[in-house]
Amino acid sequence: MSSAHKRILLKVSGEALAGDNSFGIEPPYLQRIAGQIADVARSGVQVAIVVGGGNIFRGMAGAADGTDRVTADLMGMLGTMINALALSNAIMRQGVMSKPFSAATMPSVADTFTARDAKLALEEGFVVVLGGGTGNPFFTTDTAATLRAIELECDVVLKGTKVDGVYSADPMKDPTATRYTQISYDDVIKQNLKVMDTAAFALARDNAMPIIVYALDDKAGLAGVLEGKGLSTRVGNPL
Ligand SMILES: Nc1ncnc2c1ncn2[C@@H]1O[C@H](COP(=O)(O)OP(=O)(O)O)[C@@H](O)[C@H]1O
Ligand SMILES: O=c1ccn([C@@H]2O[C@H](COP(=O)(O)OP(=O)(O)O)[C@@H](O)[C@H]2O)c(=O)[nH]1
Repeated sequence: MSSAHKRILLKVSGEALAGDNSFGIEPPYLQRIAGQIADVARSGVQVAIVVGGGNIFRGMAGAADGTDRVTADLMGMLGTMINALALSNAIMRQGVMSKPFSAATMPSVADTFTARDAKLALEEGFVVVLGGGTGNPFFTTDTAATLRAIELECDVVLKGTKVDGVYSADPMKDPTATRYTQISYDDVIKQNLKVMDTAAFALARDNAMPIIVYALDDKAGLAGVLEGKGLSTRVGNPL
């Protein structure tokens, strides 16, 4: 593979693991994503992953039912840990070494995340799967993805999602929305484009971390998207 990338951070949303359902983990989708990640890792690219948890529990929805937001977000973060264990194990089953880390301390479940240990694992050839988001309530796993990419000195954040890039409006709601191939941090924030939250875009901007938004079901796969094939949007400073 001719990818120019040495170390990438992939954000996998919880919904991506749920496949056609809105809840839980669908084994074929989990295996497909793990297969794509394993292909890229085998080509020599170091891969860190931040997993979402919307398929298990979403803090906002829990809080709406009366649970206080901090508790609901803790439940959401635990949900991301379930996905992290499942994805890390699925990558191992593809024959590639993988290690889960947790933002919260739970020693019998996974190593606690530190940038130093995660970097060492990446250098040893492990795909690291980071659960627990940022470890703080009121944040999202999109912000965690950007934060960890900066901490781990990744070249780029890949946001794998249901849509094939950033559009002028939510393409799920507005069929006339058009896709950008490249957009600046300021424009994405000013136009309030919601594919990631503003905190994630602002953190990326302040640290010049580029973000590529692409569809996890793109035929080119993760390896192809890294080579510039398939459809995507690059959010960042002009090249
Ligand atoms: N301007 C936009 N461009 C692209 N997607 C957008 C935009 N505004 C909102 N979205 C929505 O953002 C979603 C991607 O975010 P993601 O974090 O993967 O999903 P969720 O918010 O359901 O967890 C897309 O499925 C899309 O419907
Ligand atoms: O740093 C974080 C990351 C996540 N969460 C909680 O975990 C849930 C699942 O994360 P997210 O919604 O980002 O998952 P995704 O949409 O990617 O599946 C969120 O709703 C929050 O409740 C949190 O509190 N802090």
